[in-house]
Amino acid sequence: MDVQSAEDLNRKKCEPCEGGVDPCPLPFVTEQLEKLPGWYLTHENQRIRKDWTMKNFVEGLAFFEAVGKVAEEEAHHPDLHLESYRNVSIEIWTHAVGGLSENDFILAAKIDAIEM
Ligand SMILES: C[C@H](O)[C@H](O)[C@H]1CNC2=NC(N)=NC(=O)C2=N1
Repeated sequence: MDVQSAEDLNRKKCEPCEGGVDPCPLPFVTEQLEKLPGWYLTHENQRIRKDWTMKNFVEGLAFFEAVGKVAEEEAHHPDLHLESYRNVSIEIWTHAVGGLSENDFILAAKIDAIEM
């Protein structure tokens, strides 16, 4: 798999993933994250995460509503965190492989394309 631009990732669709494949290797992940501003590795390099400060709680909920729509369209789902009424974090990984797959980067690019 080659490193892709955020624009190219945003044009792709997540593929159903039932496991049986290895997670993306760390050198690739590190290079791919350079194309996704603000996303960083967590959980022993098995997940990617990004943080936002929203205007208020309602904007946080609206953001989650929009993210949820994308996740359902892609059948690929993030963990959503809304803390201290306006601090939002989203964490993504592919449960089926216990680490990162192309789907996670596609979803991250689509989340970044959401206009709030
Ligand atoms: C069949 C369907 O593709 C799977 O159940 C999906 C649902 N959403 C998912 N979301 C994430 N983040 N990882 C998965 O492995 C996953 N699997």
